[in-house]
Amino acid sequence: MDLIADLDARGLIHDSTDREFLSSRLDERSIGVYVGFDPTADSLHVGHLMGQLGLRRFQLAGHKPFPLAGGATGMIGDPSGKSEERNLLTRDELQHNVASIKRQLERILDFEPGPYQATLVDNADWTAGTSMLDFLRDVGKHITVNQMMAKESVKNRLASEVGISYTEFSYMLLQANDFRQLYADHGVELQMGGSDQWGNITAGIDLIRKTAGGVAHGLTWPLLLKSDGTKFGKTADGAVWLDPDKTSPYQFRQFWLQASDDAIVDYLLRFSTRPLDEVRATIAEHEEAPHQRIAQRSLARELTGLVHGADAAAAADEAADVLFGGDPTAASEAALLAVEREVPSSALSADRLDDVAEVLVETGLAKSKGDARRTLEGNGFRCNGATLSADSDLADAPRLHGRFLLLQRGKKSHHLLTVSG
Ligand SMILES: N[C@@H](Cc1ccc(O)cc1)C(=O)O
Repeated sequence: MDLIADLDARGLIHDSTDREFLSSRLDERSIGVYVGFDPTADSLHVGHLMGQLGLRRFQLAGHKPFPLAGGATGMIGDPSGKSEERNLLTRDELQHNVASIKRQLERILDFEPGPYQATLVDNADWTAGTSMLDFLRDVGKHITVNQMMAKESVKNRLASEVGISYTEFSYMLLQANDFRQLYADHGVELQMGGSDQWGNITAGIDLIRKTAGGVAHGLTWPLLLKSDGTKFGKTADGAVWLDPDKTSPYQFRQFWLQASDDAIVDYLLRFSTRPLDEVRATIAEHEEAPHQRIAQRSLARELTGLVHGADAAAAADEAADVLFGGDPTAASEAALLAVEREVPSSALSADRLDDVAEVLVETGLAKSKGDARRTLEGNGFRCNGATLSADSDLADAPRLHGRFLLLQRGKKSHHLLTVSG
């Protein structure tokens, strides 16, 4: 199956320029393809994964990906899909954000020298130094305001009370110029994006045709919505970030693991970069026993591995196992460190372990010593998986990896104690 048919079968095509022509181009030779990412925050989030994975699909199929960091466009803000004018970021914020997202764009794709090597570009490199007059003569002159006003994103804002500033209105020209620049400098022929990018992408295609007489292509994927119509990738705690300091690899894994059965088949098709027949086999297996969450597990493992590395993904799997009833004594040190990030934890010196009820109160697992004793009698506490009794001495409990005791009340409340001395 060719790449375009593969994308189509996964539900990844919303709009595209002539599909057959594009297919034949991709078939003939290796092309350059780009997706742009604006530095609106100091991390990308799961929504951006679609673009990164899109580039990865093209790279795996033998094409050259160009992830673009919007050092210039981030100074303006894309009005596409936004009902209100954005606040401008300060230069300091931008600098910080661009540096952070560049580090993230350097993952997931292969940057090793080779025929399909990925190249990270930043549109500030060709935009920041261009004068207003040159820009208006070289770019603005080729695109009519009539065309710009006909684009969905602009039309929506023109029809609304808030309107659109001249600054945001110009955004499309910057993105069009990026495409032209990448076409000229690197032979990039295809730009991809979410469906809200169609207007910006086609503006670039027009600009390339008018100024270079060249033929370029565009492709968008449908933006993901949750079944309740809300934005994909937002949880009650906010966005699911790719930065492990903002969303831990464990939380990232849990996000996919908790996907509903209605949504997971769609997610697996759209996010997995495994071959389609393998993905379909996983789906078939999943549908036989949805309660086993085979599809969720498979996608969680793949994506956590891609974004955070195989070791962090394995540790997150193990940590989940421990927190959902698995044997903590078998857990690796990395898994317990992952657990430590997710549950309350504290440090205690070994000479303070002998009064078990007191330790339980100090860790917050028991409300009072009376509560601790009563719950101990009802076998309600465990240490490293073994039930505690009122006369247990925690000093005797074997410490995991020389220092950890995983205390637990009932099924859900945990506390990780790091014992010193
Ligand atoms: N406009 C894109 C980002 C982008 C920036 C520059 C480009 O050349 C391409 C894409 C977005 O908001 O998601």
